[in-house]
Amino acid sequence: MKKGCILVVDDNKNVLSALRILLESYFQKVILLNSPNTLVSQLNDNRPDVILLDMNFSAGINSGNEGLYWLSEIKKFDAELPVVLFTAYADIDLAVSALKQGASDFVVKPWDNAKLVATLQSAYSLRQSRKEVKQLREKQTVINRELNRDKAFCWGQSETMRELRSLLSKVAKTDASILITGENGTGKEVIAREIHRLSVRSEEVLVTVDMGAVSETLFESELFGHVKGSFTDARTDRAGKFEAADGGTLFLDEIGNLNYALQAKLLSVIQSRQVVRVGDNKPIPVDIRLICATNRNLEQSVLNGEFREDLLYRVNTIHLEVPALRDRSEDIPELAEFFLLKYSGKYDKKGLTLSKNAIQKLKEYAWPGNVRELQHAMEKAVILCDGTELQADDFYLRKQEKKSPKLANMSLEDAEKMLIENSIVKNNGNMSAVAIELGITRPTLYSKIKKYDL
Ligand SMILES: Nc1ncnc2c1ncn2[C@@H]1O[C@H](COP(=O)(O)OP(=O)(O)OP(=O)(O)O)[C@@H](O)[C@H]1O
Repeated sequence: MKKGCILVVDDNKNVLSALRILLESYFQKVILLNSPNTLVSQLNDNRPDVILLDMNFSAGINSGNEGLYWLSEIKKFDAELPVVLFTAYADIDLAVSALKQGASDFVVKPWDNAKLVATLQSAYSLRQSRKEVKQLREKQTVINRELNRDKAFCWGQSETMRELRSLLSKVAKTDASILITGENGTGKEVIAREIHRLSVRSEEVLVTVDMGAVSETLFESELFGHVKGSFTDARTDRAGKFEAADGGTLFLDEIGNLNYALQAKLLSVIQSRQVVRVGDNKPIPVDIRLICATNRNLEQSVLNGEFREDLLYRVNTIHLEVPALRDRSEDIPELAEFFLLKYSGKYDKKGLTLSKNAIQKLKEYAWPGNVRELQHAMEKAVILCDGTELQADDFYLRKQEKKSPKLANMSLEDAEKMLIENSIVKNNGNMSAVAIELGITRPTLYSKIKKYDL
């Protein structure tokens, strides 16, 4: 099938006529120029896919410099456009230097038809592949932006989150490895996305791997890739997550769950910044920024012999600790409004507001599931609410999860009162059970209940 547009520039009319007859059988459009003077305007008007360029145009001048000059003009117009040079035997050294300046190939005159066509066709294929790569990159950039936008981040007003934000703004632009720790649902993954969004790699991809979910047998293949036939299910060559993240950020979630033996393999790749696909022996360099997250205390895991100390030092050049939501209740109103806006838009209830008593209730709750739980509570309340304002009763929060102030900040009496209260709720008002649990007699319990007006 005839494909693409070729532009031929040669001052010899006989050469042009012969090439027209030959090339019209292979290319959809053949443009012939007997002088390069209109070359640039032709590039503009016809957007050829391949150029076949003679090296000499002025009678009596055989230096080839003209060819090099026009080659550089073409490259200025479009650096990706393949240019095949037409040279005489004596010009071969020159042709080699033209290759260094960006020509894709050369053909020696007098030419062999089959060889010339093959060279031009492979230049055309090169052009197509470059176009595809460019389109895919552009598409990827758009997708990355969309993904980043979808996962918007809400910082809140608490001192700890402000400090975290300031630290993050300092480290995001560097390539330093970052370890994010915190309880489940505190926002470790969204913080990793925020770091990526603020980094110089933001136009590239962020690849996430849940280390707890990767099976031991597939670990290497998932992370480092494999070549066809390396194991029963390896039907094609496949890149691993490290290669996929090349140029971007690799986010290893739940790194504390990775088995000890596999930690050594991960460490070796992180140190060498090279992967070897399963079944292959060729190292492939990877340029990644590493972010890891865990809800475990890795220092403790090191002491317990569950986590490699050398790996810990590699991944936590910078350590970010995300506080639990119960320790930053100042953030709750802003987070609640953030999710209200999101879900009132999603469920077509725009204009829905949050009452003061609802905010108060949310602030008093302990949020064991952290921001994730708050997000779900907001979504549910938005779905179920019939009015225009969310009330405290629209939130179904478990009573025993009522927020407990930190013991460290309490007086002895307040602590005692809280323990008795919690025990009464836990034992459904069975005073004998409460007395046994607290290690006091029933009369002592009653006197304390009276004292604290419980
Ligand atoms: N500060 C925040 N702003 C906006 N959304 C947030 C914030 N923190 C958490 N979320 C939302 O809460 C949910 C849980 O967040 P994320 O998955 O990042 O938490 P995590 O700490 O990685 O949890 P896990 O340890 O369970 O994987 C997500 O839907 C996320 O969008």
